[in-house]
Amino acid sequence: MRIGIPKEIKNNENRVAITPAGVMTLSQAGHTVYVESMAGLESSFTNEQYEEAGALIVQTATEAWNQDMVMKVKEPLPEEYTYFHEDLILFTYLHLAPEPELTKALIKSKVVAIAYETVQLSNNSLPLLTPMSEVAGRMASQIGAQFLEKPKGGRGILLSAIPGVNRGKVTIIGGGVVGTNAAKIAIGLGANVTIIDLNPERLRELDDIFGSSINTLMSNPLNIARELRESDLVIGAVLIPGAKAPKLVSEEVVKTMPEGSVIVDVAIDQGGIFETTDRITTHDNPTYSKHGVLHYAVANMPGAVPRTSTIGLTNVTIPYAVQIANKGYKQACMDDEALLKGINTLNGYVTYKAVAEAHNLDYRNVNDLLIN
Ligand SMILES: NC(=O)C1=CN([C@@H]2O[C@H](COP(=O)(O)OP(=O)(O)OC[C@H]3O[C@@H](n4cnc5c(N)ncnc54)[C@H](O)[C@@H]3O)[C@@H](O)[C@H]2O)C=CC1
Ligand SMILES: CC(=O)C(=O)O
Repeated sequence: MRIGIPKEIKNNENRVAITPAGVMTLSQAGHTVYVESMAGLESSFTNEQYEEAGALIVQTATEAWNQDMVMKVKEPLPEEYTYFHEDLILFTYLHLAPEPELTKALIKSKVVAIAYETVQLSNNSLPLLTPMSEVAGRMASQIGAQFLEKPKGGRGILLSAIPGVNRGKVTIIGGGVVGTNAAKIAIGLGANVTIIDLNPERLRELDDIFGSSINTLMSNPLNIARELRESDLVIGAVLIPGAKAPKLVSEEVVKTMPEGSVIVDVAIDQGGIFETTDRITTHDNPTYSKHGVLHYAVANMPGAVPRTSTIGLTNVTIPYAVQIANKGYKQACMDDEALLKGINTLNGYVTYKAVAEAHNLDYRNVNDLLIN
């Protein structure tokens, strides 16, 4: 199979979809990998390293896109929709529920769109989302701590405090991978940490992991409102796979938060869980203030730590890419239930129910389309 790796074009998206090690694995399996010139540079991978591993370097995005399968990191931007063509296999993060235009463009061009974030194992875990959620979770507490500093616009709180002064209060809504990793760093920074989740079993697991270093709370509007009134930093970390994020924090509740407190809405890639995270921000201009609360809503947080993130991401994506390249997407998906769940669009239809519901589009069962 011919596999293209375009350079990412989103603001400060410094990751790349393959490392030289991934190129070598695919080349040794008999496939040809076309890497756009300089695609890996921000992750410290040079054209020469890719060539030594067996890649062909191409000078233009058009050449990288004009292959059987394209591997990317982030969802295509409108200027990339022109590269879509029938039966192109697109393997990348897509987050289609908040992206009606992208969804329509994929359907129109009959792209086989396999979303990293909906590949799901039988234990419900999301193997291609997990490493980036680990990165974003850990970053969320670091970033929140920075923006709490007065010169950055925050209320001037040191999360660890010092003896004789109250610790900073961090509330994390959603106790999955992002939430757990955010908690690890917030505890390390010395904050007073509360995790709110809807799943009682998950709250028990978190209690077992962190013991008395955290408080756990059931997710309901009353608990959220009470905690946020006194929080210095609130991290949004909820996910319903494939679906638009539920708006769990109303504008009225945000208004009650302390002046200069900080929201880091990691779930912004699925639309965000705060009524007030109504826009996506960028690494260039990461925050805005609303009701005196600083909002951070960057949808590609791991792009800021590309060396760690590119290696972490490709560690998990390459084995699936090898299956797709070796067997073709149909057989690979029929052989692997987890990968099958990754198909979001096929033959001009939406094949992921939560995405079809988000856009009021016709839904087709992927199995019916695969056997025809
Ligand atoms: N902005 C960025 O750069 C990045 C964003 N993300 C996003 O972060 C979000 C979280 O991802 P993960 O932690 O991997 O998901 P996860 O599936 O591991 O965890 C989600 C948690 O939310 C909980 N939950 C569901 N409904 C809830 C409710 N009503 N109230 C409270 N908790 C609820 C679930 O029980 C689960 O524990 C996703 O939207 C993901 O795409 C991930 C990586 C990077
Ligand atoms: C998960 C995701 O969208 C990211 O890592 O950018």
